[in-house]
Amino acid sequence: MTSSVEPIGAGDDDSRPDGALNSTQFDQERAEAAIRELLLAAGEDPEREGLRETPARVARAYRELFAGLYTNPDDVLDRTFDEAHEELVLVRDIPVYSQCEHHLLPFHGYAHVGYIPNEQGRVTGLSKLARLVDLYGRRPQVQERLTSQVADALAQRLEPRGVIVVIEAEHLCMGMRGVRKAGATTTTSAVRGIFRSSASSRSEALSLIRGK
Ligand SMILES: Nc1nc2c(ncn2[C@@H]2O[C@H](COP(=O)(O)OP(=O)(O)OP(=O)(O)O)[C@@H](O)[C@H]2O)c(=O)[nH]1
Ligand SMILES: [Zn+2]
Repeated sequence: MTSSVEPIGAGDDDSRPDGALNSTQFDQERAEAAIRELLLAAGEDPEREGLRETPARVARAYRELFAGLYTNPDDVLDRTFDEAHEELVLVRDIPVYSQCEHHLLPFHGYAHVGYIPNEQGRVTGLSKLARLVDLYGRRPQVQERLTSQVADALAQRLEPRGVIVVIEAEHLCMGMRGVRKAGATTTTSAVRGIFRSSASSRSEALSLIRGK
């Protein structure tokens, strides 16, 4: 890949905020009351044995599923180091679980995250790329925003020459209800820096993502 492109990073026209962190913590009590109301709305008896613990259980589950609302991406990418490597770093097939903000139903699949370090060779631990996907996935989301947020977080903190993020996912709101097209998958991509300006860099990364 060529090396004549300036590093990208904070201040880029296409950089977007990470999404404000919630200042409060998850309100377990309120979530429990809401789940109880939902059961009542469905005509269920929240006092019957099988459901008695359900509001508390579901609230705990959502606290976990929305944990990314309370986690700062700076804490994930707190450690970067310089390594003499100016070529592509790509982590493929990172499992991603999130939930669409329209129906609060899961979407899940795989994320592929790659970047080309800047001239200082600023890199981060490979696991941090997966942690970023996890963090942004654990919020009410749309797949497009999830994809961009991962790309922008890396662009801002590593100031790399380029970032590419591809997510392939199946949305249960399209499978188990509504249009009922189980198995349909959605692919989204976000490219920054050299991957946006150079078609050959982009297609090289995309073929590595596809495993060719
Ligand atoms: N662009 C985008 N759309 C999504 C995502 N997750 C769910 N959706 C869509 O959000 C849309 C919400 O559409 P609405 O018409 O408001 O809701 P709805 O009546 O439940 O829609 P149907 O799912 O078509 O029954 C649906 O088309 C979903 O497929 C996502 O990550 N990105
Ligand atoms: Zn949905």
